Amino acid sequence: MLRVGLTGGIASGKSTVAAELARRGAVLVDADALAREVVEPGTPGLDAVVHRFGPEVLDGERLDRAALGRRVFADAEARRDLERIIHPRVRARAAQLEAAADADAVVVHVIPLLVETGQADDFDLCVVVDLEPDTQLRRLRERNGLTAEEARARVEAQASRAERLAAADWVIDNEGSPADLRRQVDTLWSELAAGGAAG
Ligand SMILES: CC(C)(COP(=O)(O)OP(=O)(O)OC[C@H]1O[C@@H](n2cnc3c(N)ncnc32)[C@H](O)[C@@H]1O)[C@@H](O)C(=O)NCCC(=O)NCCS
Ligand SMILES: Nc1ncnc2c1ncn2[C@@H]1O[C@H](COP(=O)(O)OP(=O)(O)OP(=O)(O)O)[C@@H](O)[C@H]1O
Repeated sequence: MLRVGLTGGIASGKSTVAAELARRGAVLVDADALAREVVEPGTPGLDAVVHRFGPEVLDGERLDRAALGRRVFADAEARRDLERIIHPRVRARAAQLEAAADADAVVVHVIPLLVETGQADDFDLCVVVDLEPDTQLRRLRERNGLTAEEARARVEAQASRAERLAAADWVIDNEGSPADLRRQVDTLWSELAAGGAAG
């Protein structure tokens, strides 16, 4: 098994890269998807979130993610409390999924906060999706319909570009077109399929 950690700032293009790797045969373990799964209606994770943040973060029986996002991206202590609830549950599920993969699989863990949570050395290869801050803010605002201030708060809740690049064994530059991105994924996949790049 080859274990790859894939990260990048918010709206850098991680999900796009991950989907391209999956098309080529990688097994994905997506921390954002697991972070949603562990707070599905009726889960102990959702109970813990409501206990900390109150019923105002619920929309019916579901988590109101936009409401919770507004709370935690405006308040670092609230964000840490949420992370303490979500992260251990995500890690447990990720370990289960990895254990179920074939022995010869390329397993790609997509982890937005890989650098922030000190996991860069836990993988055979740490891949960072990189782009200019202006491009990142523009794509984030377009995708999520955020104000400039909201978008900046989300970027500032994360590691800096320099911190992420310092942890990288392999960098994908997502300044260009989607086709350019796919070409870079082809190069990365050739290395992974050959047993992993030097790291
Ligand atoms: C605050 C929440 C409810 C907002 O949900 P929403 O659907 O709007 O966003 P989504 O979950 O798709 O996350 C989008 C992106 O936000 C960034 N982000 C999410 N949580 C955090 C955080 N705690 N710190 C910094 N950036 C974060 C990541 O880049 C992520 O890819 C949600 O992000 C959440 O539960 N966050 C805490 C869990 C966490 O740390 N997740 C990230 C890795 S597991
Ligand atoms: N090369 C590109 N050119 C133009 N738009 C792009 C490119 N790559 C990604 N995007 C767009 O930028 C946005 C962010 O991409 P994506 O969702 O893959 O990022 P992400 O890193 O997974 O985000 P998050 O951290 O929020 O989960 C999306 O709207 C996507 O369609």
